[in-house]
Amino acid sequence: MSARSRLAEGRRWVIKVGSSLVTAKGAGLDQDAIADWCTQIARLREAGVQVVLVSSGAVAEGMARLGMRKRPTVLHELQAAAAVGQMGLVRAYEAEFKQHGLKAAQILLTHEDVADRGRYLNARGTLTTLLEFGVVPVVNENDTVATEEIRLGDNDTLGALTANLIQADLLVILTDQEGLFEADPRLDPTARLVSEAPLSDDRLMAMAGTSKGELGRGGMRTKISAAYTAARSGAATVIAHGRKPDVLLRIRAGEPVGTLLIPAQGVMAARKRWIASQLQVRGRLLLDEGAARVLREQGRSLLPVGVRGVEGEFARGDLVACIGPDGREIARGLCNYDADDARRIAGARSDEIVRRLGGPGEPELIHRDNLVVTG
Ligand SMILES: Nc1ncnc2c1ncn2[C@@H]1O[C@H](COP(=O)(O)OP(=O)(O)O)[C@@H](O)[C@H]1O
Ligand SMILES: N[C@@H](CCC(=O)OP(=O)(O)O)C(=O)O
Repeated sequence: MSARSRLAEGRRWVIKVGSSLVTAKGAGLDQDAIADWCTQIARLREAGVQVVLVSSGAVAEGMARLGMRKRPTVLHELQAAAAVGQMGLVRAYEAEFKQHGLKAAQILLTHEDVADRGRYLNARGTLTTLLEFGVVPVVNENDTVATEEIRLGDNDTLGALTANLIQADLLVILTDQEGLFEADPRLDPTARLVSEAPLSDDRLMAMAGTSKGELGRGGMRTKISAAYTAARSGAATVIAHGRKPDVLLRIRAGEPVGTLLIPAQGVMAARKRWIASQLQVRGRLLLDEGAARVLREQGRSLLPVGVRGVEGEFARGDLVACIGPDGREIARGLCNYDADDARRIAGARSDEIVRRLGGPGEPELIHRDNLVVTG
């Protein structure tokens, strides 16, 4: 099966739309374009694809609303523009998704939300719950609180980190070019489009020039870096023109649209490495025979009922090892509870968790998406 036709199998996509597309040449939001992407996303959802949309455009829309002619250079002015513009952005998406009976949700993330382990799990939990509710999360950086030093800065990076967060199959970066050209097309109009390339091809970064649109932050380089970041958790990346008719549906159909960048290693290998490389093992969960078997043989989530003991001190979101009755490691994963709460609910059936915790809790100690079978 070709890498393109495999795109039809994806179940989770992150779609990133750049500032250059969302705004109609500095004159506010391009409603028609937004309507068109929302229609395509609705079709993807009908086809069973869960979509997280990462949309830029808050600053550009805020500039239009505040009558600013140039992008502000003073941080607080930039943040003020983002605060005003974000309102318009989410309003536009909400209205368009509503036409298709879809609900949207606003998620504003900061650097800490993707770097700090506890917050990482929180952001992940919220996003995946929204997807399960059938909602389309619309993500942007929380520009109003992010200071210059801690800003992610461009939404290509944010899109890739979001793909890591939800372990997406595909990151689609929509921009104002057909894809990656062998040289910057603004400088060399004869440059040819790269249709497909493995990320192991070390010429990619050199092809991307330093130029970018008036409104864009990243240019092509951050898009290539984003593809490398997305590949860490096994996602492929497609960079394509956001105004090409039915661009998302054509990507889904496996048509040769834009540039497909393929992770160098297999998806599962990447995912396993992703979890295993996250952190050091902080504790051990001692499993009974039944839990050991379902983890090993069926790759299911670890429920409290199958845990006989908890060793070590760890925080929610830390990496813990799952140990079978024979003392051998079976799996590793990111624990939904800290060590104290894990001890409290060890051995509990699902209907006992709330009573033992004295409040609501998650049904799994480790969700299967956060679990890697190691033995
Ligand atoms: N090799 C390349 N192929 C395509 N575009 C390139 C290349 N090198 C640099 N670019 C520039 O990257 C720009 C897209 O990035 P950017 O302006 O940040 O858009 P966005 O707002 O969509 O993120 C293109 O308009 C183009 O000028
Ligand atoms: N968070 C910013 C977007 C950052 C940005 O400009 O990204 P991009 O245009 O995608 O390179 C905003 O909404 O204006």
